[in-house]
Amino acid sequence: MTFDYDLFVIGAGSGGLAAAKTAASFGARVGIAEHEALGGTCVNRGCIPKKLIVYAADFALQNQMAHQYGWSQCDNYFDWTRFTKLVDKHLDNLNDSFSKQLQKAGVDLIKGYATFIDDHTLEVDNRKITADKILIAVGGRPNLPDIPGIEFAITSREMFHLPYLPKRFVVIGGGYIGTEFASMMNAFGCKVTVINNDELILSGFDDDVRAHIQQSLTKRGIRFFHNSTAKEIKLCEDGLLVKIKGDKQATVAADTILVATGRTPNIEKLGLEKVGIELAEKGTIKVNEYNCTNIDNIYAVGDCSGRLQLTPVAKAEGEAFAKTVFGKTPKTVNYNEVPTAVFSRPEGASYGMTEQQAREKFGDDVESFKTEFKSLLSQFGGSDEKTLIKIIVQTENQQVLGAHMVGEHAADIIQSLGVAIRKGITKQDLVETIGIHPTTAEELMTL
Ligand SMILES: Cc1cc2nc3c(=O)[nH]c(=O)nc-3n(C[C@H](O)[C@H](O)[C@H](O)COP(=O)(O)OP(=O)(O)OC[C@H]3O[C@@H](n4cnc5c(N)ncnc54)[C@H](O)[C@@H]3O)c2cc1C
Ligand SMILES: NC(=O)c1ccc[n+]([C@@H]2O[C@H](COP(=O)([O-])OP(=O)(O)OC[C@H]3O[C@@H](n4cnc5c(N)ncnc54)[C@H](O)[C@@H]3O)[C@@H](O)[C@H]2O)c1
Repeated sequence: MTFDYDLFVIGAGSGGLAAAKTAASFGARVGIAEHEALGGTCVNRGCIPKKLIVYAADFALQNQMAHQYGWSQCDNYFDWTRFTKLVDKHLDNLNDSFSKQLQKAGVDLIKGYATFIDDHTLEVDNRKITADKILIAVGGRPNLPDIPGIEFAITSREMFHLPYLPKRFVVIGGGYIGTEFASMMNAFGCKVTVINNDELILSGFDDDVRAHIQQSLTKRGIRFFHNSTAKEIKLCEDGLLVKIKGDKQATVAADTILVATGRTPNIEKLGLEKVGIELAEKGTIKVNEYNCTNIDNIYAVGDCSGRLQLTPVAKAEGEAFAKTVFGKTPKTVNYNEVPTAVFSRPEGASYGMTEQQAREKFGDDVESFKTEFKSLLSQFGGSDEKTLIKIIVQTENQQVLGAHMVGEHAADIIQSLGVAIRKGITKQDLVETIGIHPTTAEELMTL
């Protein structure tokens, strides 16, 4: 049987674009469907606009310490509306560049929402399309917990289009998104409250990183309700009221409430039941290590397939799929080798095992080395916030198993260190490496 395409990809986000371009580079005839802007969550309502807001908020923080560096009072008016228009313009340019990249790669873009008709046929924009292989890369969207009045809350998607900065900002959920937006809004001068159903924010990170960031954000003025959730949200004359249940009972007033309690895959309307695709327990698409579903010509990558919900992971899965299926080089993704960062202020970043994971695997054969110190910037800037650097080492062979950091440039430092750890360096290798002075990273060599 002949098909319209060798590969048809549903969703032009990080995973889908990487897979489509890589498969086309091996000579496959590729089509891709997208019903929103090209680039998906990361480009349009995730990593990129988020990081631009982080940069905008950094000016506010630098402004606060500028006078200690000899600056006179600086103008501190921030025009949020002007800024978000500039961000939108930048994103339009990125969308255009994705369109050009697809054209250059010879991938057909079909604008519209794709649904399954059978295991080789899709419908997109009232058009039937057949393909030998189909890749599902549909990403996810925010969860909405079952809280009365949740309709008054917004999600990360709407955060990028707020008409103005709120004065009182409440976040439900202390994960990546909740922590990052809490930090940004605090820097802009909003009164911020975080409600999280755990003792510490940022589950999954090393406990020292979690505690350090939570303490730093508390010192910066963010109020935390831990082991708590929102019981009810009500609209009142003065804005919104959130009733909190948990360790402490309280009612907090807000202008904007962000709900960031995890994400759910975009699969309800895909018609997966028509082809009998199996789901995993948490409702994501079940795949094997080669990204194949239980139907042998249908694959899934990225957030909808329930591994790590990060852009570089979605890209790596998309490329691994294309190399395996069209490049004839079987390739898998090693989920233990994924660096990650939370772009709060202070910033946190990690590579490899947390202390807890290392102790679960190696028992007593584990040592952790930790330093907390005031960076030169904050010493001179008058802040008492400390930088944290921690490495986890297997005692027997001194191999570094993980590295964790909170402080300036943590993400960039851990990204580079990850290369060395992946290659199996020992603690001695770190100690013998000559540092660059004066930097924060040189402290790694003194642990
Ligand atoms: C606020 C926020 C900040 C983030 N920050 C970071 C960060 O700093 N670093 C990081 O690594 N990760 C970050 N992430 C996570 C990252 O954005 C995702 O892991 C990544 O985008 C997943 O890529 P994907 O290809 O799986 O899905 P997506 O990027 O979501 O792409 C899926 C695409 O499929 C389309 N689609 C869905 N259904 C259909 C259909 N039936 N037909 C046609 N098209 C369809 C969607 O419109 C979408 O464009 C962030 C996420 C959020 C929400
Ligand atoms: N810097 C980055 O790389 C980055 C940034 C943003 C998002 N992301 C990705 O997007 C994913 C989704 O982010 P997220 O922050 O929505 O999810 P998350 O899984 O990171 O965090 C959700 C948080 O909400 C809490 N929670 C859950 N239900 C709750 C409730 N009813 N009341 C109070 N707290 C509740 C959880 O304990 C957890 O701390 C992340 O897991 C991450 O993979 C990455």
